[in-house]
Amino acid sequence: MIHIKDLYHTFSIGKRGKEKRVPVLKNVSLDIKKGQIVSIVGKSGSGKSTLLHVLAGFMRPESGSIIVANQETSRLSESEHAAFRLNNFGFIFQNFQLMPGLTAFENIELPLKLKGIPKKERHPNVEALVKKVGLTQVADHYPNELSGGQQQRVSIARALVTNSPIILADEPTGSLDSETEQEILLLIQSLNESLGLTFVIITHDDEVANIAHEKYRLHDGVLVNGGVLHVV
Ligand SMILES: Nc1ncnc2c1ncn2[C@@H]1O[C@H](COP(=O)(O)OP(=O)(O)OP(=O)(O)O)[C@@H](O)[C@H]1O
Repeated sequence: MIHIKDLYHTFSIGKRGKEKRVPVLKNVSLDIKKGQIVSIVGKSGSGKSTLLHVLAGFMRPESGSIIVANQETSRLSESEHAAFRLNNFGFIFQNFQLMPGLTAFENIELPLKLKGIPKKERHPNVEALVKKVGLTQVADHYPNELSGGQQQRVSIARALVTNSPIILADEPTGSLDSETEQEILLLIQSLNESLGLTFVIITHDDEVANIAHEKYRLHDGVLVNGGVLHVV
């Protein structure tokens, strides 16, 4: 489903005229099968967010290729990538990124509105998801009236509502206490099993990373899987 080959990326660091190019992704290669949960664990600064941003098309890599659902995405224009992203990726963030002026229901509904789906089609779809993620009792609450775990459930339902097959999760339990973390991880596993969704989770936490079918580690931009060095 996702084939990443020899991704290489550097950032420019330092004052203008005296910048240094520092490599952040060093020939990263990664294959992700449909329906897998894959985790990429690494310390702060190891390159996890950069890898996720390149995969999602928010940044263009310096070199290397990314094929998602048979489409070479690293060559798409910005507008082509935005359309591709909308149809293929859902996003879950550490800080939920909900719209404060919209209820839980309306936050989940928003991507469908943006896609121009009529209300009659939107509502049954959102209602089913509200039920699936366990928010029926609080669907008309605003984000500041919800617990952290409930807010993350809203954000997960919003990621699923457009039927994107791949969910990219950036520290999905980073703002939650350990009990709520377990609930959210169980929800991710059950959605993976029941809907066959592919999850890519980046985290600094091995406990979170351990729910994955395949666990990778990033060390200073070098990706390692199961002790085997993929890249040197
Ligand atoms: N826009 C940028 N310009 C220059 N350097 C950057 C930029 N973005 C990230 N970096 C550097 O690239 C390296 C990798 O950053 P990245 O955010 O991908 O790491 P991370 O593993 O996600 O870290 P964290 O867990 O703290 O979010 C870091 O050394 C960071 O300082």
